[in-house]
Amino acid sequence: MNNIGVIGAGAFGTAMAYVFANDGNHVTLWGRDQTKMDAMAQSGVNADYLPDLPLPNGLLPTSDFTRLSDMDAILMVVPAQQLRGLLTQTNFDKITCPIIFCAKGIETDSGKLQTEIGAERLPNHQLAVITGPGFAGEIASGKPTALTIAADDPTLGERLQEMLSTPSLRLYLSNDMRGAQLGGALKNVLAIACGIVAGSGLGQSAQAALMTRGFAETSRLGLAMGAKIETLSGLSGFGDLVLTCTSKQSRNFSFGYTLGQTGAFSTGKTYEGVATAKACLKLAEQFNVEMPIAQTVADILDGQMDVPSALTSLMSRPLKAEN
Ligand SMILES: NC(=O)C1=CN([C@@H]2O[C@H](COP(=O)(O)OP(=O)(O)OC[C@H]3O[C@@H](n4cnc5c(N)ncnc54)[C@H](O)[C@@H]3O)[C@@H](O)[C@H]2O)C=CC1
Ligand SMILES: O=C(CO)COP(=O)(O)O
Repeated sequence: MNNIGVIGAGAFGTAMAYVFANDGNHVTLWGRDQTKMDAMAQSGVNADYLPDLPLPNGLLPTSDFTRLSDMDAILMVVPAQQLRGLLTQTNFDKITCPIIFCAKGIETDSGKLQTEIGAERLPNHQLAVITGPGFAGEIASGKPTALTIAADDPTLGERLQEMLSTPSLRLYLSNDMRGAQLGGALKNVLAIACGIVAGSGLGQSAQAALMTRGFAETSRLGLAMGAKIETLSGLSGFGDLVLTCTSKQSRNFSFGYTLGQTGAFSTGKTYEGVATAKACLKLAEQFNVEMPIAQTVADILDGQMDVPSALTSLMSRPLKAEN
């Protein structure tokens, strides 16, 4: 039995809290909204995100940050663009355990990954990453899921893998935090692209082409940034790309689908690919890598291109070799 903390009481933070509590751990789920966290503790359910699943025994919802001071590990599960603000405004002095970053996005202004922001703001903490193919609702209800746990320090990685794997959640170990985060962030941009294609009724052949060429784009940037190809083609990269680019359960795919079908930009949910598309362009420029699909998604989101001209532009690029 371990004490596990989760920062961020949205869909994914709550889902991970369920899994660990169901495995017999003591889990403290911290959310910033006191009214909502009190309501969650009283009603025994997260009404906003998982209304049909009662909180398991051993899961304590709280808005009191000091309750996180005696944990064996803490998962950080707030949207990628919110991380820096949270780390800047919150006092982590009493927290000494490893922190595991779970958001799938790249900071727009800086082009930084979550662990890079973490290392800047929390230079004395041990950092790791959990990422890979898994929808919150399925994970919370105990459906079998395999994710990647990545840590630069292999001893830390092994300890966390052992601590956080459960009968329904199988964690595969990696020492490539950079590759794991890049794959998880870039697939959200590609999911928007695939959603647009599906919503526009362009067919599954086009969707398969986008996924494949999108993976080539991810690999180009990843390798230029020092990621390992085994990571990019593993659960955190290729695996999550397959899941997110083919399922309407994905918010990013659904965002693209609505855009392709109606021309409207959905709002109100966490669509990480929207901000990450812009961040990709910064990294593409910095590492001198071609990313035509990310560029097209960013142009559409910026209103610089409509969907039909974006598709024409992608199809009329100069003919080239596949690799
Ligand atoms: N939902 C899913 O199936 C999965 C989501 N993820 C990733 O997890 C991250 C979070 O996603 P979700 O939980 O689904 O999003 P969500 O929109 O359901 O929840 C986000 C939560 O973060 C909180 N939050 C936002 N800004 C905050 C701040 N400054 N301080 C404290 N709390 C703050 C919100 O109040 C909300 O409770 C995203 O990067 C997503 O890509 C990863 C795997 C699966
Ligand atoms: O990352 C996810 C599944 O692995 C969830 O994707 P969405 O954020 O698009 O819903």
